[in-house]
Amino acid sequence: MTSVIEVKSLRKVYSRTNKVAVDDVSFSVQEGECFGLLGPNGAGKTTTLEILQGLRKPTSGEITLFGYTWQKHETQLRGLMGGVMQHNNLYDKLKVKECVELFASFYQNYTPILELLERFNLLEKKDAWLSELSGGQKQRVFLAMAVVGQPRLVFLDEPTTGLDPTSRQDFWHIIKDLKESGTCILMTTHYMDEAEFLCDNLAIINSGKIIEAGRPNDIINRTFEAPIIKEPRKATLNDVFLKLTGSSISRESYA
Ligand SMILES: Nc1ncnc2c1ncn2[C@@H]1O[C@H](COP(=O)(O)OP(=O)(O)OP(=O)(O)O)[C@@H](O)[C@H]1O
Repeated sequence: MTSVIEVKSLRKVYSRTNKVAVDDVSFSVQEGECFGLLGPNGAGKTTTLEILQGLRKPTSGEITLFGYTWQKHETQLRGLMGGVMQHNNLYDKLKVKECVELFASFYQNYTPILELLERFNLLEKKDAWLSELSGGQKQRVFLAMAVVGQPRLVFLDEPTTGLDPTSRQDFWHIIKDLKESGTCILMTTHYMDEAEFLCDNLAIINSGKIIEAGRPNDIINRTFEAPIIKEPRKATLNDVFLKLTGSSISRESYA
């Protein structure tokens, strides 16, 4: 397998506060993989993601993406990756279709906008202002913006935070489809079930350092030393919610 991302001894110190946000972090992500960065608040996940996206400069360390570096190959890299910084209101003054068109304009090739909106069940909302959408609908618009340019690598920062269980599961299936179409994904999440469901490999960061990394099952087995014997799956609160709200992964649940 070819490495899409190689990170070696990455370090970020925010100069104004002298805060060491990322401390000697190294990992690699392979072609077609979904890689998760997990960790508590303030662990350094977003900082790492922003550096990889070329939005922040590292203090030291080496990063290659598809064998390219930000210093030498910014234009090539912008065309290969997609991602939207989600926790802002920058796009609230645009309509859904305009948001996706804006991002399409950054790429040479892109998926026809209406086709993409239909795939993400946003067609009916195409003329809605972003500020008028629910959290789940907004997240789907952000994902559409991230993937419209058919990038080979997509960055997702806490893509399902704040979504109800149904919308989260809907979102997971969209991400799975994306992965199955060959797109490499680097995501952060606070949800362990999400990481287990979506991520082939992950790194757990604490105070800027990677404290554990590998495949989810290997990490579980290592952490509890003896392999866990799989029992028949018991229902969870999540299942109860889905049953009581009557929502399977249905189209109505998007509306
Ligand atoms: N612009 C900044 N200037 C100074 N310090 C910052 C800046 N951005 C983040 N930090 C600090 O760097 C550390 C890592 O922050 P970061 O946002 O990367 O963590 P995170 O793992 O994404 O957290 P969360 O899960 O809460 O989103 C935190 O201590 C944070 O306060």
